[in-house]
Amino acid sequence: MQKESLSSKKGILLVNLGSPRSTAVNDVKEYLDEFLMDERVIDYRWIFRALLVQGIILKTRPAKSAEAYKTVWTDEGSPLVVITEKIRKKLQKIVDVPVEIGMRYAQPSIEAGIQKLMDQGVSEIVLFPLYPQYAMSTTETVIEKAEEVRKKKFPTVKINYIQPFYNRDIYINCLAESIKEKLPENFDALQFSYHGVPERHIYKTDPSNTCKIDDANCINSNVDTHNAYCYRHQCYKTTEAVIAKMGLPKEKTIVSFQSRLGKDKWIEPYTDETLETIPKKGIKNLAIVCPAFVSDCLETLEEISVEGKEQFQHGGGENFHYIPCLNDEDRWIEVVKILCEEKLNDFYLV
Ligand SMILES: C=CC1=C(C)c2cc3[nH]c(cc4nc(cc5[nH]c(cc1n2)c(C)c5CCC(=O)O)C(CCC(=O)O)=C4C)c(C)c3C=C
Ligand SMILES: [Fe+2]
Ligand SMILES: [Fe+2]
Repeated sequence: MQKESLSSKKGILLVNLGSPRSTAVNDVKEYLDEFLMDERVIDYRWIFRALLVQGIILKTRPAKSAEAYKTVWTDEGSPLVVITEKIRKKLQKIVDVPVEIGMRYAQPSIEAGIQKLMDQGVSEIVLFPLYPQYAMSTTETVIEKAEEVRKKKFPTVKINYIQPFYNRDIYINCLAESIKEKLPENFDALQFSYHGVPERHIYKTDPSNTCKIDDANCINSNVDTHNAYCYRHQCYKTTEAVIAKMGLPKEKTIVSFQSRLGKDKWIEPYTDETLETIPKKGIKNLAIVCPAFVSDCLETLEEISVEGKEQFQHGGGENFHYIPCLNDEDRWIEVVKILCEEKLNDFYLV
């Protein structure tokens, strides 16, 4: 067994969320259909999900989202896909195994990424879901999809999954340094805006059944099984660790959750409401960062940098400073390399 593992060829698959093929309304519609019909994103029974997504959301949202995508689209394509490819290229230069990318939704798919690795003789894959925090709608759906594809199309391939890394010192140090470098000289507060999820998802994925979405039974919980699966806990812990590293007082920071969809209750406080209200509390100069995303995308470049700025200024804010994601910064590529190498070495332990 040991000998077989040592002689097998290994490779890395970086997985991100994915974007529409183009900004054409039909392409955005096809993308949203695949994304929102995922039972780990809209977790209603199929018939109710189909009624909501295909009967309501897809009637109007594609046109609106297409307009938003047009404002961030580059000559090379969607920022999220372009940046993921840049990460791949830089990583490929410093590791000696093949590296490919795959998107959970749309193209290039996870299947296409695995196929490319197989074409290079790879039979053991380290799959890296590019999400620092665990969520049913991100990490879990990536693993489910990859396992489905593996069983159906590549039954001989072994896949080792990299776990959420929100609490790893190497990541926290990297994020803290990156933020510190980009902070303006004067700011009244640093806001950490994470992608939101419905509250129901938090309860649903808590194996310990102890989360009460509060300080004592969520943020400060010491129940390991809760902490390993609670997105909200992990977001607050990311913030705590980063500000401790930066030496920034808690009073100078804000945590909020963005991008909610539909009528369900999502985890609070909401970013858009926070941006409108904080100027009245004296925060006129704001720096904002989005650590649920490792690469800039529609949700950071449009929703925060453009819409968020408008909301803040509408509320009376003066200076709004968006801090970009880690993207393809060298220090982040080093972290990706270390996390991948840990898992590549795991294959030898089988
Ligand atoms: C980073 C973590 C993410 C979580 C958690 C997440 C949950 C989640 N998202 C939706 C609905 C939408 N999200 C959309 C875009 C989008 N979401 C993430 C990441 C997370 N989503 C990213 C990186 C992006 C950007 C993609 C890009 O192409 O740049 C969209 C599409 C855009 C739009 O129409 O607004 C939707 C819709 C739900 C419902 C959900 C949790 C249940
Ligand atoms: Fe999302
Ligand atoms: Fe929790």
